[in-house]
Amino acid sequence: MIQTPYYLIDQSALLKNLQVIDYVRKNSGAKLLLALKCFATWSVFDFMKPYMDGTTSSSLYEVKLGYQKFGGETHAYSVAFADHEIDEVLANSDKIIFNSISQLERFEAKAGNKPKGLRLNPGISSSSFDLADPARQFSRLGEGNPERILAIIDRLDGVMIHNNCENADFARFDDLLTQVEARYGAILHRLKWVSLGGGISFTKPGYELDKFCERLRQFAQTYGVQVYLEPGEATVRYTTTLEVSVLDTAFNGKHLAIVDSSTEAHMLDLLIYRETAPIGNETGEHRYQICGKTCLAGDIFGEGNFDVPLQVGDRLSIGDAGGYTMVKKNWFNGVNMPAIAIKEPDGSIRAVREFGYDDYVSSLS
Ligand SMILES: Cc1ncc(COP(=O)(O)O)c(C=O)c1O
Ligand SMILES: NCCCCNCC[C@H](N)C(=O)O
Repeated sequence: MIQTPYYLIDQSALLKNLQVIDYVRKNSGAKLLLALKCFATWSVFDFMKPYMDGTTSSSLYEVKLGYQKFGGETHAYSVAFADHEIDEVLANSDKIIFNSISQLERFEAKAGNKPKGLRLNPGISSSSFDLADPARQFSRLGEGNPERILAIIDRLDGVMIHNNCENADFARFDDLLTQVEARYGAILHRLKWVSLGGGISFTKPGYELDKFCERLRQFAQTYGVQVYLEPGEATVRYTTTLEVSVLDTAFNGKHLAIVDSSTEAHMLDLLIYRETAPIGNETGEHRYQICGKTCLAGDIFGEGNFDVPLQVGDRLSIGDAGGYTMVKKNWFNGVNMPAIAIKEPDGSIRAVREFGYDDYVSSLS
């Protein structure tokens, strides 16, 4: 048995999302790129490749990883490229997308004939979180002024617009896109491609998939562009668990179970977005708060119901641990990093990466 804690990627669950992704690309004509900022566990890239067109990135290291380990089309984007990175970024990408006109002007000569894009910030978005709202006040994420973009349009092949965050409502997506078309139509008509970013929860059960595909197809036809999507969370939602063991139990008005992991170190988004993870089952009579083992008072994964009282040594699964977890894990409190394991479609489980004290030491000096 693999020592806890470990992230467990269930390939059968991943396949369900990948099949939806494949459906969207076949029925919309869009190309779908994995957003590596969300999920970059390259051991499953071979499994994913047949269903996706490539990767998109937010840094030199992500673009290199995508180019070397995933292949297909590799989009390079960064909020700001550095002078010392740009040659390697260009050598490891098929397109480069700049966040600002000043970055375009700084690097376009070096980029030569490489297709170039600009991030467009339409100033409208769908996000329940100010922290993750690309159109928040004073946002640095992209250029919004249509006149400024039209002035350099001949130097662009495409634009990237990422203005959705966990948007599961097709009507809202449609409405935002319509507003983008109204304001930026003259720009869109001059481009070869448009990436509509990530943050669209189209793999969630019940999403209006056929309307979504039709809307993408219609958009592509209207402007004569190749549409791209950059799903991160939609690719890996509900595919992965964080497997943990109970180290101690207590009662302080609530039943508590302390486990051998930590939100801050292993599922950081729970803290920064003040969310809780799916835990336990719906019918169990024994309710517990599942807590991490760091010194942070609020290191709490959430609450869940269990069929029997929890005991030291029990193994628990913390749900939905695929997106923005493995890419964000850290060594806070010196808690060992979760190993990474893959559950094959035949049910067998293999560990593909384990961490230990030497990794902790080598992350510092
Ligand atoms: C430009 C861009 N593309 C794609 C994504 C992926 O978003 P999600 O994981 O919500 O699909 C993000 C998230 O930050 C992004 O900024
Ligand atoms: N579950 C809480 C919100 C998560 C936000 N996901 C990532 C945000 C995204 N990368 C973005 O910044 O647009």
